[in-house]
Amino acid sequence: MTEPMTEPVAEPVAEPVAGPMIERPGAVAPQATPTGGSPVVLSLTGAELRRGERVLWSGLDLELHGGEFIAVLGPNGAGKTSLLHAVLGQVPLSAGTLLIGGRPPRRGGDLIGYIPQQRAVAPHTPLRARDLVRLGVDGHRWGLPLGGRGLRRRIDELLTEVGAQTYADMPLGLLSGGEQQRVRIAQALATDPALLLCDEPLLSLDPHHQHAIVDLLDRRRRARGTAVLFVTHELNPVLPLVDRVLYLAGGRFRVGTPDEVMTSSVLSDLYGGQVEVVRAHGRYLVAGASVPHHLDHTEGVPS
Ligand SMILES: Nc1ncnc2c1ncn2[C@@H]1O[C@H](COP(=O)(O)OP(=O)(O)OP(=O)(O)O)[C@@H](O)[C@H]1O
Repeated sequence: MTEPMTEPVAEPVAEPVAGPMIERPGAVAPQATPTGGSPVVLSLTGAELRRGERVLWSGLDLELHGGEFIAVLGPNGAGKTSLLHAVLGQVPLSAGTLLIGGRPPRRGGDLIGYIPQQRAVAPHTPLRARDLVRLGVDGHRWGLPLGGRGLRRRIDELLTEVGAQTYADMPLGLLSGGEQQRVRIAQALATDPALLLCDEPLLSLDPHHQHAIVDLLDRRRRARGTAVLFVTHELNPVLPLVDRVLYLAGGRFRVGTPDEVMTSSVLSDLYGGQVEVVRAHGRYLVAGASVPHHLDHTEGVPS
């Protein structure tokens, strides 16, 4: 078993409390939290995930509170997407516990909104943007789907929220990557989830729309208490929202505020080689031979 060689920077978290199930977004069942106030939406205790022979991460203790925004960083293959799959109940932990609103994860349901990593859409799919969002609104329900004017209004609201209303009736295959991404975000928000899992949702978006989506997520978490677990290779575009960073690398991890984790010593330790981190003009610049080229928050600094 691979032990994390670096300890989480954050304070040790309390034992997960088996509290009542979250019933509706925005009305998260209250649970005592170490920070007080907002409820614990997601808790991982001693969590380990294996893929085949490989331990992606182990000994992971993490609590995500209502309204909190955690950025998940790390190189390719570190296990960021796998973490989201574990939270979705698609992959079981190999050790430890994972609770959502005090309950084990289960597939389906409307507590979690998921923006998956971008995938190509079949060019001739008849599915329109509004159909995809509709699946988010009533796709998880048993029995007859919702119908009528209320449903149409809800879908229009969601499409408007992400700035996708002008192509609501276009087949998805005809939309650009960025346009498709905005529709996926609308779909993920459809149930007004208590927990939003985002897998590199800003990919393919131009700076204007990146900004609009970051703004939207910020408003959501403030107004509705939505907790956000946000996988990204680029920290800077979301930095104003980030409460804590979970940095996964080489089977190890660090958790803490951006200033605690994004330091030369922490990243050098995680990567096992010299990494320089500079904070300038409200951005983190990371450089070092050990840092893979894809690590886009090296923007502006040659590695
Ligand atoms: N279904 C699976 N079976 C076996 N191994 C898998 C499976 N899915 C993923 N893996 C492996 O788990 C590792 C972590 O994959 P994951 O997609 O979680 O990484 P990531 O950090 O999200 O990477 P990236 O930044 O490239 O998206 C990879 O080595 C991958 O090959």
